[in-house]
Amino acid sequence: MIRIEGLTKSYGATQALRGVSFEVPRGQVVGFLGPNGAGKSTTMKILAGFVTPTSGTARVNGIDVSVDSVASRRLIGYLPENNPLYEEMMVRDFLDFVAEVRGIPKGQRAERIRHAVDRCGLRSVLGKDIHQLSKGYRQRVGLAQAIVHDPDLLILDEPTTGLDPNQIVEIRSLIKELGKEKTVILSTHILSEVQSTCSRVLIINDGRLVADDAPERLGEGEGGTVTVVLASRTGALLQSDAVRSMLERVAGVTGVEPAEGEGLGTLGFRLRYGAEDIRRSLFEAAVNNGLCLLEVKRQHVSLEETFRKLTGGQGPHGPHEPRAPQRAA
Ligand SMILES: Nc1ncnc2c1ncn2[C@@H]1O[C@H](COP(=O)(O)OP(=O)(O)OP(=O)(O)O)[C@@H](O)[C@H]1O
Repeated sequence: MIRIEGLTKSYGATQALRGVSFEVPRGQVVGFLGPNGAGKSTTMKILAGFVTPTSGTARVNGIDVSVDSVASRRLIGYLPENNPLYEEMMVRDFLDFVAEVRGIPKGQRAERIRHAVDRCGLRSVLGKDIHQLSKGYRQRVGLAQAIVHDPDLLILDEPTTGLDPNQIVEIRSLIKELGKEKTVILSTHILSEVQSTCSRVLIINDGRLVADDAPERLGEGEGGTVTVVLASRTGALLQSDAVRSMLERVAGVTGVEPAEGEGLGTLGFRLRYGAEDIRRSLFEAAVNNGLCLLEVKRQHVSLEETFRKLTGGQGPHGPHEPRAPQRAA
């Protein structure tokens, strides 16, 4: 559905994109993640045919968007950042206007608008002026205008920014529903949005693509932590230092720190590991040392940590976001 090759874009001296390439097959819901100024909106604007690249190509269904933007725009529904709408228009009139501009034949307009209105849950506000609507409803109007011509591809630039938590949940589930029929590429600062909505995540930093994977696989191979609770198999009193040094010798363990136990006669530790899964050697070491494992809980490196690592330690909102305390290596 999308094929982007070697895309670069300069705004004067600012190089917004430095050679971005990726493909998106039909039917995928892709999250585009990156700190402020990474190049997300620029990529989306190029794809939507509103900005021309300095070099490289963006194709939608084989159509080069810079060569034939009229044809490519028919295939695309675009919700720009900040969702610009005609405030003084009634929702009904606005959608009618968009349908006309989109070139939907007069005989089909009512049916296409009805479909978009039902899909986006707008029936109750059709007679209201847009400026009277809540942010959540305005976003629904933005989505309705994006789907009114039944495009194959939806490009949504930060569709949940500025919404309250209830509205976020509503818009996310609407996007998920739309994603069942359409290819969707959405940009966001919200990491959990990617995890809950997208089957694939692209991370962009400083105009370059730095990751491309399923959200749940991104942290894989980077290690994480295993929290364990241990007890003696014989009832003997456990010596914390001795158990700790035994754990430090388990193959693949890169660090050990104390954690909560489960009461008398138990000890808890948090083990850090790298690429290797340590659970088998951990089990063997426990058995060989007369210990039983009451609890073993593994946690991969989170998407947030992976994001920080790939974007040079910046939070998803950019370099000015307060940073989480760095964990000891
Ligand atoms: N019209 C423009 N003129 C000059 N510079 C621009 C223009 N649009 C974007 N830029 C610059 O290009 C770079 C990439 O901007 P872009 O808006 O694509 O990033 P983004 O990842 O969408 O950021 P954000 O999350 O803040 O929306 C930034 O340095 C930005 O300042």
